[in-house]
Amino acid sequence: MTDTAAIEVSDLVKEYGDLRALDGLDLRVEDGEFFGLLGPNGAGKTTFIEILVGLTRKTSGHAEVFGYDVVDDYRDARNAIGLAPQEFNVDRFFPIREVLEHKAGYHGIPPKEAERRADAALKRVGIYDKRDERFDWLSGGMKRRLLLARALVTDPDLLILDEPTAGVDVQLRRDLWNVVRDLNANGTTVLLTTHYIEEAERLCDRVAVMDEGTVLDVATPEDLMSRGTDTITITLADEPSEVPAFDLDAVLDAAVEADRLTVRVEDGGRAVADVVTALQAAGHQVVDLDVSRTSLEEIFVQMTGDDASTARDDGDAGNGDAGGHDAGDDESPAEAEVSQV
Ligand SMILES: Nc1ncnc2c1ncn2[C@@H]1O[C@H](COP(=O)(O)OP(=O)(O)OP(=O)(O)O)[C@@H](O)[C@H]1O
Repeated sequence: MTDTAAIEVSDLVKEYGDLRALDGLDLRVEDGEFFGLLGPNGAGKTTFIEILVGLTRKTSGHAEVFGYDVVDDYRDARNAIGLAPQEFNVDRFFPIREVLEHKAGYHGIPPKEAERRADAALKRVGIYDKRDERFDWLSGGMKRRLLLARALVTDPDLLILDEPTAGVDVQLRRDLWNVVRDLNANGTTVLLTTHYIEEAERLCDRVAVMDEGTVLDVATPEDLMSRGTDTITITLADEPSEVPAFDLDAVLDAAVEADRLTVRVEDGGRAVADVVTALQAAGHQVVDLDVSRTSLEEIFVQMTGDDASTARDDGDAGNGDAGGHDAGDDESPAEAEVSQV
């Protein structure tokens, strides 16, 4: 890790007419981190990423990638980033191997090396056997793999993944994460936006929770989760007529229904033994017990008041084609005033 941050932004503002998509965003992502960006729909995540890669021009504020200003040192900043965008924006007239070679060439990589890298990237994401096919002929899952391969072909120091697993099946999601985790273990900084909260929980060193164009908080997933309460669910041999009295500081509240007692505590792992001992001392016999932690998703909902955009990582995947449309070529700036991407 160096002193120079992978991403450093301060007071970043983006206005679309009257709408403030980014409202004074401050964020620092360290070199080598696996960093998650969480937030409800419209929080400004994609806008932030588009400013980093030069697809959108900031209204005001400051943004640097590895010390390069994203406007003044645009070319250096852009060359450091590999982006797998949310939208499928791949040139569909060329075999995918050539698409990757063009991308490498655009970033100044000589043809022979570009060929080598295109092959290596296709192998890495597992679609080398499709190298002569066109984008349109790939399945939805293969298209996602290709977006990752294209992001990797320049061997970026910062890999940005904007909802890379939206709508893909569980197996593919795991495959993609193995590739990305491996890259991160070898020093690549990863910025991930995802609506799969458990994905962030499992992968990220730290996450930023964004809402309405600002960062509400930055913390490790564990830190965020420790802010919630845990629930101990206990099945008793008897059916107490009322909640057993607990003389324990750890217990926040408790409720009983038939033979099932639910006890809310701050730290379930620590409190469980005391709770069981107290119950046994009061003459109850514990038949079964379960401790459930507050999920990151619940904390997220508490922070943003929005759960419509989040999904549990429980196999709710579609066919791999969801969420993708052609958004034109990757190298076309979204706004006319931005110089060449
Ligand atoms: N080109 C644009 N013109 C006008 N408004 C825009 C444009 N792009 C984004 N916005 C608005 O800016 C806000 C932030 O959008 P953005 O796409 O950055 O959010 P997001 O956090 O990526 O959302 P999602 O999770 O749905 O992808 C939204 O209110 C959106 O409607």
